[in-house]
Amino acid sequence: MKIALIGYGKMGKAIETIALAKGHEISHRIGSSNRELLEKDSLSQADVAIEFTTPETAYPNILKCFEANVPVVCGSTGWLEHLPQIKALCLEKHQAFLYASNFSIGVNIFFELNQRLAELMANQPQYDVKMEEIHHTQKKDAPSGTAISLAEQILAKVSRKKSWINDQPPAMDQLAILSKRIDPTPGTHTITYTSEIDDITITHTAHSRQGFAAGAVVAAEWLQGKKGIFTMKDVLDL
Ligand SMILES: NC(=O)C1=CN([C@@H]2O[C@H](COP(=O)(O)OP(=O)(O)OC[C@H]3O[C@@H](n4cnc5c(N)ncnc54)[C@H](OP(=O)(O)O)[C@@H]3O)[C@@H](O)[C@H]2O)C=CC1
Ligand SMILES: O=C(O)C1=N[C@H](C(=O)O)C[C@H](O)C1
Repeated sequence: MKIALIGYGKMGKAIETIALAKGHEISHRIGSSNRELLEKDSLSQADVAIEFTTPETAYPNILKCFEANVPVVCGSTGWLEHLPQIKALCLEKHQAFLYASNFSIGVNIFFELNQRLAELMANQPQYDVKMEEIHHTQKKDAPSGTAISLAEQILAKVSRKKSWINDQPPAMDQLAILSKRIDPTPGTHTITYTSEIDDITITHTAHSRQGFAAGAVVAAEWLQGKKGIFTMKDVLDL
């Protein structure tokens, strides 16, 4: 597969190592200084684009992939206000788009655990719930995309929580998300249910970026020949 890496930072480089080891070719390494490679004439040479850039650049980069008719796997976080528009355009233009706030198998299993625990807690009002996420200090967005996914899953099941709030004192009906930035943490997410009697805590700790990168390459392989909107749940058949 010819892979266009849109974003050649920490994640772009980790993805390159895994893709090359699996026999793929890197056709493009695109950063902020060579954005002309996003134009249709160049980008259309790739079989798939893997986009890990910034909250500000993800949306225009995905549009460039649609214009070039190239399937796109997107891992950038912090841009989800544009997701409904991207989904509509993807369907209208018959493109292929796969987004995940977290590509690691472990976090995707953790998502399933989080939903089950939230279901069990739905009728146990004696438990309050809060979340903590820890990442490296270069991270631009807070809370993390993964924390937002986890929070949305809890809000969908635990009706006594109506919204999430980041790094501020929560009201009774708000799910508190505390964001910490400590180097070199690749990504740690903890959910704690607390009652007067006991606590239940679940934690996912990434040891490196390898799981995110390997998952993005598997997603790009899986997306070949498909049209439509997908997530990592589709890839892993969870
Ligand atoms: N979904 C997941 O599993 C994961 C998601 N992420 C997310 O991925 C994103 C990238 O993370 P990370 O690699 O650590 O960040 P880095 O800061 O290390 O890399 C970002 C890259 O984006 C490039 N870039 C910036 N602006 C543009 C642009 N306009 N067009 C093309 N490239 C651009 C930068 O290039 P230059 O240096 O030339 O400016 C840089 O190489 C973040 O949003 C992060 O939250 C991270 C890990 C896992
Ligand atoms: O920026 C990161 O590093 C990470 N970002 C993703 C997120 O925002 O959830 C995934 C992972 O936690 C690492």
